[in-house]
Amino acid sequence: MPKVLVSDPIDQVGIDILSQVATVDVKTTLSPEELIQVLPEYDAIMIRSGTKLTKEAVEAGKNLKIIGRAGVGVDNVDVPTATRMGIVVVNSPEGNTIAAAEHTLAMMMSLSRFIPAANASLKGGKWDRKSFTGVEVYKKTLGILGLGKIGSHVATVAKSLGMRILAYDPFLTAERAEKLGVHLVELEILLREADYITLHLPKTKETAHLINADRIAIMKDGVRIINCARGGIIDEIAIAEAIKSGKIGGIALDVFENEPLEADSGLRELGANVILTPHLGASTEEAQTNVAVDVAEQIRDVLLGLPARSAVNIPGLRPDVWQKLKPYLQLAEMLGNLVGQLAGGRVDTLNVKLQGEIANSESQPIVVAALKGLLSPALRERVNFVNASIEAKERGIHVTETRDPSVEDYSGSIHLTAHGSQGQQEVTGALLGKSEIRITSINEFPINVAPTHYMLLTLHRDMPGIIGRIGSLLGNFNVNIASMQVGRRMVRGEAVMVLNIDDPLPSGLLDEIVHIQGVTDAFVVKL
Ligand SMILES: NC(=O)c1ccc[n+]([C@@H]2O[C@H](COP(=O)([O-])OP(=O)(O)OC[C@H]3O[C@@H](n4cnc5c(N)ncnc54)[C@H](O)[C@@H]3O)[C@@H](O)[C@H]2O)c1
Ligand SMILES: O=C(O)[C@H](O)COP(=O)(O)O
Repeated sequence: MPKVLVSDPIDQVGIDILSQVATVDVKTTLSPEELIQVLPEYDAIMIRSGTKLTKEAVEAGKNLKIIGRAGVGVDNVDVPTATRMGIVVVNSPEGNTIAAAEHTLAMMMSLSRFIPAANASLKGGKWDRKSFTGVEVYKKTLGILGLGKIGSHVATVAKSLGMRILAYDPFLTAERAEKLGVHLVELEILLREADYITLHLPKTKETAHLINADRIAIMKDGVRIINCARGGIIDEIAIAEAIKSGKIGGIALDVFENEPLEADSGLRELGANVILTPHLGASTEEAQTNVAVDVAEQIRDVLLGLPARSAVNIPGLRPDVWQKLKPYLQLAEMLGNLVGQLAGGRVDTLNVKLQGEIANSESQPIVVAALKGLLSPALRERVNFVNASIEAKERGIHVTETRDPSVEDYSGSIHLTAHGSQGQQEVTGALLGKSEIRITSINEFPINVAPTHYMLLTLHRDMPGIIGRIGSLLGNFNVNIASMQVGRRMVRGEAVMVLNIDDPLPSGLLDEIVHIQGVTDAFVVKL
């Protein structure tokens, strides 16, 4: 049984799903050092934002196949290191959208009406009504930074509260904004005009300290700011200063540059117009069930050899698309392996041509499969669907794609051309029926070969006696021939022969085959 480590609190429903296929250890109090120590034992890890999977931690996970983030943000995971190591990283892109949006709206209303401070005051024995006169959100302008899933839901609800909505999101189309009834504007306009500003973007190099002293300076006096996205998008020192000076009317933070927030953080000292929650945006029963199911199912599937639907470092495929592409992925991988072995030395370029019915399919997974096959003789099990593209790039392999829907020899076929230090090799393959793989041409010689584990390929003159001589040689060395195919373009011209053999070729035999008169080249292929 594979082993899964659950290192943050996850809903039991997720543990139950994982337990169907794995031994599950729930250890939610590991120190970073303890985590690094235990990680080599595990095939998968399931986390929330609490566990930091740094470069060192990911590298310790030598047996990890998948990292499952039960939530959206994967900024606590060193994804590039995971990718290089061939570890799939998955998340739950939508499981906690509503929870985070509702927390944001609750923060906005709490800021407007001083609910946390009024509550604390009353519970402290007072009946103070004067200190907590609030403001209405009706007819106010809400500026949303990042109009993705959470930002869009916030916009929809805020509109129904009678707010005018401005949004800044350089990656969003005007059509989408229009559909949501939102005005898409430049950042500066939003900052100048908004009464409330809420953040719903990821923390990246570009968004780090997006809200800083300079940008606060151009905001309206008394603006209220909410951050339920990620700590560090706001400069906490600048915001505290602006609260103290009265420039900012209120701030509600669910996320912090350092989590847990330091016990002596200056933010804790600020007054009634500052609301802090300990990263509770996704903490609803519903969201925790959603993300636990979503991510546990993906971990289960990957451990069973199936694809993940929400991988962040590999193209995700819908199950129906994957079912259709699966035999083509196997075909592309076999062809990549074949063309790589024929090419012998270093490959500089690989062209992947999709023909017939798959010419209009999503090409990326097929290209990745071909690269995985191409690199597998060199990298063995170190290369997989996650890291094949990176490994190819690092080896300087330039990949091109072409499509030709007009090829009708088979319903769908894949043609690979590899260019390298020893010249060019071309192979084509197709499916017979729905899933039987065939090699249908080698260097433009038409053949129809079912690939097997061991194969011997020869390029030779099409003349009497050659095939017999090769057959006798193999017989002398006790190599059993399972089947044979010859492809030629013209009688007594050049020909290619593919022998499916039951045994590996003994050393020295290939040399003898190449020396037979009329044989121009010979290759042993092991798939
Ligand atoms: N507090 C919580 O518990 C909690 C819960 C869920 C999500 N989150 C966080 O909320 C954020 C938003 O999540 P989501 O699910 O809506 O993500 P999303 O990917 O659906 O939306 C993010 C949006 O930000 C936009 N964006 C990216 N870079 C930008 C930039 N430089 N300027 C402006 N816009 C930019 C993108 O185009 C996208 O539309 C993420 O950071 C996520 O980690 C927090
Ligand atoms: O990105 C997310 O999904 C949120 O920040 C939730 O984090 P959590 O799973 O630690 O609550």
